[in-house]
Amino acid sequence: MSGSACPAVTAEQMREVDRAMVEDFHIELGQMMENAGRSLAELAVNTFDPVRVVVLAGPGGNGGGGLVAARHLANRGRDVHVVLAKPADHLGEVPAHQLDILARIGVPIGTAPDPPLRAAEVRGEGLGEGDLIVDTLIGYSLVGSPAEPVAGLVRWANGHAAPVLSLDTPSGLDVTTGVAANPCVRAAATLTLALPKVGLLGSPEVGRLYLADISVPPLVYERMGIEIGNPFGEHPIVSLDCGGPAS
Ligand SMILES: NC(=O)C1=CN([C@@H]2O[C@H](COP(=O)(O)OP(=O)(O)OC[C@H]3O[C@@H](n4cnc5c(N)ncnc54)[C@H](O)[C@@H]3O)[C@@H](O)[C@H]2O)[C@H](O)CC1
Ligand SMILES: [K+]
Repeated sequence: MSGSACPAVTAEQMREVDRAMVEDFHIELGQMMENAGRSLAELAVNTFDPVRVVVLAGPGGNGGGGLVAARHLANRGRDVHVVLAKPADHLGEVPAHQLDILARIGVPIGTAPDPPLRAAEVRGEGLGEGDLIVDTLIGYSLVGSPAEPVAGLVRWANGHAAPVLSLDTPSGLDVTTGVAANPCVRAAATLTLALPKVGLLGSPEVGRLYLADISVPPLVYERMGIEIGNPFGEHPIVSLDCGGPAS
């Protein structure tokens, strides 16, 4: 499937998909987040095969997906370290549940430094080492340019030698307009969810673009007048560049 062949949506349309999933079809946020995070871990292993992974997690739904991915990566023998953008009591209810599980299974969890990272830390020291950085700081609910402490984490990720895998969008990229804020994550690959977002297509910050199934029933799209075909007929993660299963 090519990016241009697949229908792309705005943040507003994606929010409507989310609303319909929860309110009309009783598919809970935690179920969608589990699908998102599991696919993120799968893509991380298959594409980057990391030994050590740093997961940068924001307080919202995007960060929740990162926390699920951290659990699956730890279960699969990877050395995972989580860095929260905000203290644990700032997390939404569903991401907080994911964090509680991670704490119980002993995954190391840190919080972004306040005041923000110093220059030496931004050059790739200070937050733990990794062969892969998983960026789940901000998703489609970005407003304006990333503020501290998220901005410091974005600069840290961009200054690190390891590749960055972003969930849904590189943090700092507006999924509707395609405008990259300052700072904005420069991803080696991005796994977006359910449908591509218009702002991701052709954006250099995105890297390789993949799409993951979060179990949206076709009726959700039918009611919105969106024709998506059957992108996940063969595999729950597809590459939007080559059309086959993600490898
Ligand atoms: N159907 C789906 O696609 C699903 C997507 N999921 C994931 O959830 C996010 C959207 O989650 P939401 O809670 O609405 O918000 P975010 O995680 O994107 O971010 C909210 C968080 O970020 C803060 N923030 C916003 N702008 C800034 C800024 N400029 N600087 C600093 N911080 C900022 C804001 O205050 C909030 O705290 C979506 O992208 C998917 O990844 C669901 O997991 C499943 C369904
Ligand atoms: K992100």
